[in-house]
Amino acid sequence: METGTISRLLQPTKVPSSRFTSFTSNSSICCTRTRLMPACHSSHGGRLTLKKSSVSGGLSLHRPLHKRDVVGKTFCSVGLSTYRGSIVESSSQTAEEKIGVLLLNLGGPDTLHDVQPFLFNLFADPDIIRLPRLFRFLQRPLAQLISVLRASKSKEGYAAIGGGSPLRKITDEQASALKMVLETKEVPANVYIAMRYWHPFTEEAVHQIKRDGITKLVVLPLYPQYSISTTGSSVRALQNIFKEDSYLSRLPVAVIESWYQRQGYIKSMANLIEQELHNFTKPEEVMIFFSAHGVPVSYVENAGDPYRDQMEECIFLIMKELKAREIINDHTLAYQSRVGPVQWLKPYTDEVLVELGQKGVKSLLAVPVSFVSEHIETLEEIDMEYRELALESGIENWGRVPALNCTSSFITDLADAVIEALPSTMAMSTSTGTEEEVDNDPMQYFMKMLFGSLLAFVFLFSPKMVSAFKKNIL
Ligand SMILES: C=CC1=C(C)c2cc3[nH]c(cc4nc(cc5[nH]c(cc1n2)c(C)c5CCC(=O)O)C(CCC(=O)O)=C4C)c(C)c3C=C
Ligand SMILES: [Fe+2]
Repeated sequence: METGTISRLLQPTKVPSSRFTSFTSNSSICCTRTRLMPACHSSHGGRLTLKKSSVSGGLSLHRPLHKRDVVGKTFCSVGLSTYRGSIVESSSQTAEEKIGVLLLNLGGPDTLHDVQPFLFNLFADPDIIRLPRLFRFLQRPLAQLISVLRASKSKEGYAAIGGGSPLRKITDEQASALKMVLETKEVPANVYIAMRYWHPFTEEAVHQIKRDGITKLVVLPLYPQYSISTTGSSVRALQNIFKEDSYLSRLPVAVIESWYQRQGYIKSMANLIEQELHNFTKPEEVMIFFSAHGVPVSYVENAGDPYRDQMEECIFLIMKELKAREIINDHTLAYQSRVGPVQWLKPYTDEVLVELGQKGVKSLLAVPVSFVSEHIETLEEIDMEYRELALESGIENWGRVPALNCTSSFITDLADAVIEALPSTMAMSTSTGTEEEVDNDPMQYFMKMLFGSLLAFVFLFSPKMVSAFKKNIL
């Protein structure tokens, strides 16, 4: 879908920058603007293809930047900033311009008590469980059912990592660090956090942005690669709030859709891998095992999710960077964390680990690549479940690259991405007719309910669903 309101600003330098766009209420960001660009080797088959990709945006600021970097590996203290909840405020902004940066993240349960309501919010998202239109009215009852069924398995996972998700704390620390770096680059900004499924929710962040009178907003999802289920969903939630509000719909906004191709990010990942390889006795014999969060295949093959392409390109760029450092280890990419009875992106992490063990791979370094903070899938699924599986399968030496969290080169690169996006901020356009308007027709609504209920009955008692319950993958 062509939005028509997006500024297309080609990056003049050789450095690949983030992909960003202005904000429109009636558009989905995913794959809206495509052009053919020379793509890279896939990480699996080494094929060379031409692939569709969003237009790369990016600008350098007219004002020269101070290249001063902050010393030390991490930025996990608040430092110069004053900190209240999930907002890091700046004291040195001018009356005319107040820049805001809104970090989008998934959110996670703070306590075991929060797990089921958190899961409800997740499964109630039409970008996570994509029901056909006719079934949409079933979204919430289905979310209630699945969240209750899934809660005990999820709780076990969260209990094993200390009784809750570390995401809020780490995202708060990243926000503080980002604010500090922006200040050192003379771009004072307030940094806000909008979690999709748990506190602080998008509404809370937006409320604060309004109260603070922000005049320019850069939206930065904390997902390097774009997926309908992550960045897409968060941006959609934001658009729904913005289009209802006259102040927000006039606010100049730029959305950084994806930033996996940025040099700062790629180099930061390569640094972590290089450091971790040194912990092995024979670093050159280690298999570098990238493990990304999966999505259902239908997202990629039917809905046009660029997630798999971006993931493969990202792995290619990291390996290219390592090669430039004369690190030429074997590598592979697999997908983890599947949920429910549908096909997810393959190969699956657990199956590949067993195969590698059987093939005689003895040393393996796991690299979580779809998310930049430690979370349940690194701390429990990789560090506990996959590690145990790998060791049982014959792998003798296991390592895992830590998540980027507040690594200084990474936060500095995020700050650069924000600065590059600032000149392309643009107010959102007004919305056209929405799907909800269709629901106002009582006859159409009745028909939808009738057919939907019948189909739902068939769906819920289908052999696939029954077997999913039995196999405990829900
Ligand atoms: C790029 C990252 C992620 C993608 C893509 C993604 C898609 C996706 N996830 C689910 C289902 C669940 N995700 C859960 C937690 C969770 N997922 C991500 C990241 C991605 N999800 C994060 C960062 C977290 C939070 C982790 C934390 O520390 O709290 C959960 C709950 C945990 C569990 O029970 O396993 C579920 C369920 C789907 C269905 C999906 C794509 C459609
Ligand atoms: Fe997930």
